[in-house]
Amino acid sequence: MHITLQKSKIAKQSSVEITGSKSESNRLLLLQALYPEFELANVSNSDDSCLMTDALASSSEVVDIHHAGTAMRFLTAYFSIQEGRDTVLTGSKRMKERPIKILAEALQDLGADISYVENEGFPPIKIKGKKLTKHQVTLKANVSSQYISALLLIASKLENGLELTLEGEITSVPYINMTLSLLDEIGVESSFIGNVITVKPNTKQLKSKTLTVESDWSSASYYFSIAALSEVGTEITLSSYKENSLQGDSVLVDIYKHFGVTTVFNDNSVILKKEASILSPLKLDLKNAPDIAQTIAVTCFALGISCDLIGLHTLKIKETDRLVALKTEIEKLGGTVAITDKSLHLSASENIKELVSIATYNDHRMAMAFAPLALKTPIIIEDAAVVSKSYPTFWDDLKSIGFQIIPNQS
Ligand SMILES: O=C(O)C1=C[C@@H](OP(=O)(O)O)[C@@H](O)[C@H](O)C1
Ligand SMILES: C=C(OP(=O)(O)O)C(=O)O
Repeated sequence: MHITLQKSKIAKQSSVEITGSKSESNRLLLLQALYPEFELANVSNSDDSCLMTDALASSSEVVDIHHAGTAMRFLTAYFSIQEGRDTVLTGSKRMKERPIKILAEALQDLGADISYVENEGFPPIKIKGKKLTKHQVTLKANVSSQYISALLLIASKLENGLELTLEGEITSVPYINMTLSLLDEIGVESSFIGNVITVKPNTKQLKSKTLTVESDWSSASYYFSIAALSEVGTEITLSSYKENSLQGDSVLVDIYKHFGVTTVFNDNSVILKKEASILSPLKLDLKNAPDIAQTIAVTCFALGISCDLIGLHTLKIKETDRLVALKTEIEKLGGTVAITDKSLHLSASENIKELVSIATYNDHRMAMAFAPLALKTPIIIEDAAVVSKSYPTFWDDLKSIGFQIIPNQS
């Protein structure tokens, strides 16, 4: 269903509770399947985490993870070590275009039995679960960190652990560190020195405990954007967050200072405050925080400032080609965008066209990134339900802080 966001103004003070991080949840769900001694709290209610939970509980031969990239990559590793079990791992039409070869080859090098059902290098894949006996492998690290995290998550269950050598420039590093930190929290030892990651094997039962997932910082990004576009003095409180986050997207706190948004940590919440600021062009390398690129590009467009975003090489293989999608939709609104395979340049512009219908390309972040524009002009968001991939209550939460949202008739 398409929705219209009327020109809206949010309350001077508001608060929103955001569901647990999708990235942390998907890691911890897999670790819990390997180590049932853990309890989890504040697990994400996103479609992707529900799909991950269901896939881990399923005993059927075909497991369909729809659009969930991390689930696809993590489960490829997980099913590879389920001895005696055959699984076909498949997904949506887009998932069948998202490459898996680098991970599949690394697992094959470790001894896994993985074959392609349709196109070489892409899902669906057939996995014959078996004991993996090798422990040293080298992998290209500049395409997706999800391949690396997938291997690290199963590493402690390999008889000799894992020694992973990373080749090329390492992308999305905070996600790798998140995986290692979570391993550390459950008691699995690892090291990351230079381009080599080592994980020790573990055969013993780990100390049982409850692991609480911090709320999702990528979801928080839309409120940073809303704060940036709001009147001076506006405050938005988000929970539950901590100052020392495992999530790289918490870099939002620094980035949004540029737009006059200051962040105060208070118990388990963050308060975003819009302060007076002088706007200037923005230059950023987002190789460590690719999921907030869309939010930032739209904030700059709404504020009429130019930006140069680099380090965007992973955006082409996400839910859609996010570089092309951003250019197409911002230009519909009257902006000017130039893209390469790894960067985006937005020119400064003054006017935003009214009631433009934004296509979302099965990409939750397209819908959520463009929504804050309703603070400037009425806008239509197509296939609005797409947000459930990471943030099912997004539209209800926007309504609760003052957005006026009406479903379209068709
Ligand atoms: O490990 C993770 O949880 C993720 C890693 C990132 O992917 P890439 O490493 O492919 O950039 C990120 O974009 C994705 O949303 C979640
Ligand atoms: C890229 C994303 O997810 P995934 O790769 O897990 O589909 C995302 O949530 O922005």
